[in-house]
Amino acid sequence: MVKETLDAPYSHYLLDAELSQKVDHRTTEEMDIDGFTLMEIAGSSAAKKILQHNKQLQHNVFLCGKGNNAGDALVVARYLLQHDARVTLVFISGTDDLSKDTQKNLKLLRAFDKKDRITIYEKWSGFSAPNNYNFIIDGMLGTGLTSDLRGDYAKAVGWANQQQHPVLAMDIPTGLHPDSGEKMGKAIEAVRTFSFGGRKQGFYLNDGPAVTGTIDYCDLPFPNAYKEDCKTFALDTDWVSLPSYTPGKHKYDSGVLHIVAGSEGLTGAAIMAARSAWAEGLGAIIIICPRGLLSVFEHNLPSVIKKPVGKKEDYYFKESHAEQVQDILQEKESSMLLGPGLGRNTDTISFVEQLLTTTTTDTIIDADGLWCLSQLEEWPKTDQANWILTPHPGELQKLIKDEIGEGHQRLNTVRKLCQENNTTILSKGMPGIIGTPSRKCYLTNYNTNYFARAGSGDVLAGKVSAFSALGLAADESCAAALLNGQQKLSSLQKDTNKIPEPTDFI
Ligand SMILES: NC(=O)C1=CN([C@@H]2O[C@H](COP(=O)(O)OP(=O)(O)OC[C@H]3O[C@@H](n4cnc5c(N)ncnc54)[C@H](OP(=O)(O)O)[C@@H]3O)[C@@H](O)[C@H]2O)[C@@H](O)CC1
Ligand SMILES: [K+]
Repeated sequence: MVKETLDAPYSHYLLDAELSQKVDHRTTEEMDIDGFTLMEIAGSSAAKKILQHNKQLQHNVFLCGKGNNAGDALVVARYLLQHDARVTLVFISGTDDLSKDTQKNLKLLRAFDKKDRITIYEKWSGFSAPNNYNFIIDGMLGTGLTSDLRGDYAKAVGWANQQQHPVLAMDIPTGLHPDSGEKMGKAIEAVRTFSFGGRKQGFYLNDGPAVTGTIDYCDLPFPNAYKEDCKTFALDTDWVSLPSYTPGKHKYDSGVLHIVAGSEGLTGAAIMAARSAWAEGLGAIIIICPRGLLSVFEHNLPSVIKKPVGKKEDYYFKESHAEQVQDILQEKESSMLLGPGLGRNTDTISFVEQLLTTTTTDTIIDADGLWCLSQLEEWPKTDQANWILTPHPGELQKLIKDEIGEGHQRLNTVRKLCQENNTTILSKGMPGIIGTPSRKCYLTNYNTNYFARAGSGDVLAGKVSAFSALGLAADESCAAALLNGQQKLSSLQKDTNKIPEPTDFI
């Protein structure tokens, strides 16, 4: 079993609709905390955050459905009313069929209105927006969304998105699927989303990042144990500690990385990966290459040790080189990066198969290494070998020999592939996804599209490999590499408007 060490704090658990409902249900049933109380905590914490940032609220428009999501919005309305703001409520499905707690909150809100400051519309068609107002509060639909937006809900969402006024969403922007992050027909484009009792997985997938705006996590008294089934987590620098550089006594005490790479005309990838790994303070990097390419690496990587295999006229790896490579790997405890610029010769595929069949070294497989793997009937993985695969979406598709689709489907694919093959995968794309053998997945929480440039993959593979060689577990190595990129990106964006280049991430 691959060692896993990432341990997300509960605030970073990403819930899907089923788990949200389950946690809610268990809390009300087993803890005897009723739904009305949970609604009060949810709505009041959102209201306090709104008031904290906006002292001068005069008038707000509340778009309400008929479920508990509307109840949250009505609690917010009560707090804003108490601060002398006017309130316009629009009930898209009328008020006859409101959920019990939402009905109660409407009654309570009315009881607070001593100055006739509430206007209520019982259906969408009669609604006319006030002249001046601050926010649109979206309390139409939350985790109860079951299908594409129907009738007036779609109209209300379309209207809200056309207004200049910012939209604040209760729990989830209406229309965004909490699990997949897909727009169900349409979705509210919020500037802020107040997420109750747990952020939702869909915020980070597909359309999610474009419509949730800033996410405000509002805690609810859900016992942590009820969330234990969660398998998706947000990856953040605030809980993953990046390794700090500690020099060893000897070069071979400070992390050794073997890079098995190169074929004629394809040496650049290995050079980028080696430079990227070297920057993390490894004791030694050893490039294993076909002997014909030795001079290229001698010229470009003076600090790196080279161990050529085969004959002078070999410019790509052949099956016959596998034994020699295996002997070199056994000389030092190390991690191995297999793949950059290997090329796609038939003989190289056999080399990769042969090497992987025999090695027990922790192995990071990237680029052409992944392509070779995708050409094999079965993955030649030994039980003792820890693998990290770092595919971009095209490579992932080749590996599973099927379509992978966007974010949510990709997440499901990665989860399944990791479990079935007892391997760790860093799936590149937006978001970056780390999959582990236990089915746990970690999603990046920043714009990874900046990495979609040629050369970035080599830099990332270099980082993952360096952290693995420094002794981090497979999942931690991937997390550290992705967060290392995030840190470099944010310091670059602070200093300049320049579009980041792959070398900026070294
Ligand atoms: N979980 C928690 O811990 C807590 C949850 N809280 C809050 O409760 C929210 C969940 O509430 P919920 O279950 O009442 O569902 P909700 O989203 O309000 O909507 C249900 C209604 O939507 C309708 N509907 C569905 N699809 C539709 C469509 N496509 N187009 C149009 N209509 C559609 C459906 O109608 P039906 O199909 O039944 O006619 C049904 O009546 C949650 O997100 C959070 O805000 C907090 O108060 C405190 C703690
Ligand atoms: K909502």
